[in-house]
Order: sequence, then structure tokens, then C-alpha cells
Amino acid sequence: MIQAKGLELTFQTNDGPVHALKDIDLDIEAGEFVSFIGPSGCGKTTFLRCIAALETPTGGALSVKGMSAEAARQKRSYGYVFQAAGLYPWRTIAANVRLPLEIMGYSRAEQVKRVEDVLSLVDLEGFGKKFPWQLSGGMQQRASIARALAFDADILLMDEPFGALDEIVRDKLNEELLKLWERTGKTIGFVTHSIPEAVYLSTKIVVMSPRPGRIYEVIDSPLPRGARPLDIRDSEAFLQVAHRVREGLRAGHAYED
Ligand SMILES: Nc1ncnc2c1ncn2[C@@H]1O[C@H](COP(=O)(O)OP(=O)(O)OP(=O)(O)O)[C@@H](O)[C@H]1O
Repeated sequence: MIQAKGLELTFQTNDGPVHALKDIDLDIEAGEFVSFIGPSGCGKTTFLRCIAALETPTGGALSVKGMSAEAARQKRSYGYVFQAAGLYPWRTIAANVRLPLEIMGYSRAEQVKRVEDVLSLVDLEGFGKKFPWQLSGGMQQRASIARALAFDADILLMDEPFGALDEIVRDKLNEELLKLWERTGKTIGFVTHSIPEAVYLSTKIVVMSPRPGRIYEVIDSPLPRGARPLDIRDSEAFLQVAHRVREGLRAGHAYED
């Protein structure tokens, strides 16, 4: 689904070049849930943005569904969810979710049907007529996920979508996200700073290290695929993966060229 080979991105800044990504080799299969974890500045967001063709790599190769990231973007292959829900306050929830469909020129009937479908997918049936400020932070973030799902992209890219939420809401959204992933079969790329979140959600965990931003380790999760109960986090298998991620982060931090 997504293949990076020797991917590099160097930003030219007034203070000299910043090697945001270097030697990134990664294969993401269709239907995988891949988390990116690493210290601030290791290039997690930059890599997600390259996949979505929001940044142009300065070296190496990147293919998405067998085409360039730009071509995949034009074919509406991505939905993108940001840390802040980013809903327009003057639009209702339904009108926010509908916005990409309006821009893409979907018929009015199709817009209404899709908005209804995705709001139900994120458990927000009946909230379409509310305004963002009438919803809790967790519900707003669910609405922003619905917006990213509205045009049925194969790939969902999520950049710390739950980072600003309290732990209980975050647990609930993590659980719901896994169910949604199981129902839709989408390929998900997910940036997080939380080890438990990465281990709970992922089929594959990509541990990154900074300066230059690169992949330190890719961990294939032994946990069962699909919806997982939250108490899996107390299991031995879970704790072992979490330990491996933590060790990787520690070692990767000392990994300098
Ligand atoms: N447009 C830009 N111009 C110059 N430098 C940039 C730009 N975007 C990112 N960088 C730099 O590239 C590096 C990687 O940034 P990136 O935002 O991808 O890291 P991150 O791992 O997502 O960090 P965080 O966890 O803090 O969000 C950082 O050193 C950052 O300052």
C-alpha cells in the first residue's frame, strides 16, 4: 500500500539544513495499523505529510498504491486527522463533515447519505445539527475522524489525534478506533507520543529517532489483530511489546550520526 525506500527530506532553513528524514525504508501493507512513535522532532509528522503529498521528499522513493504520493492524493486516497479537531465553528457538525464532499463536487443526495453513514460509524448519529462548541472534545475529534472518512479514502493518516484529550476519553476513542478500523479495513498511519496507545492500537510500531530523523526499529505486534479489549494492556504479551518500544526509544535517543 505504502512503500518508502531510502526516503529523505532535508529542509533548507536560515540556520542551515535540517535533516527531518533520512534513509527511511518502510513497507506498509493494505489494512495495517501502523503507529509512529519517537521523541519530538524525529520526523513523524513530516513522514505522514510526505505520504499525503503535503511535503516533497528531497531524496529516495515513495509509492502509494503503486503510484506517486501526488497521484494518490489526486485519487483521494487519504483522509487526514490532525491533533486539533479543526472544525469550523459556524458550520454544524454535518456541514463540517460534508465540506470535503462539497469541495469534491459530490451530488447533494450523495453528500447527505455519506454524512449520515460516517456520523453513524463514529457513533455521532443525531448530532449532525449541533455546532462544534455544543460537543465535548472527544466528540469533536470523532467528528473530525468522520470528516476524514467521508470520501471513503483507503488510507487514514492521523497525527496525534487524541493527544489533547484526557486519558479516559482517549481510552474510549482508542477502543472505538480499533472497532472502526476492523469494520472498514482501512490502512491507518497514526502518530503518537504514548507507548500504551501505540501498542494497544497497532499491528506494526515504527520507533523513530531524531537528528537526523530515521527509523530505529520496526516492531511487528504479536497481539491479535482487530478489535482488542482494553484490558489486553494488562497482558504479558502487551507489557513485553511496550517494554521493547521503551527500550527502542531509549536506545534510539542515543543514536546519533
Ligand atoms: N517546514 C519546515 N521547515 C523547516 N524545518 C521543519 C519544517 N517542518 C519540520 N521541520 C523540522 O523537521 C524536523 C522534524 O519535524 P516533525 O514535525 O516531523 O517532527 P515530529 O517527530 O512530528 O515532532 P513532534 O513530536 O514534536 O510533533 C524538526 O527538526 C522540525 O523542526
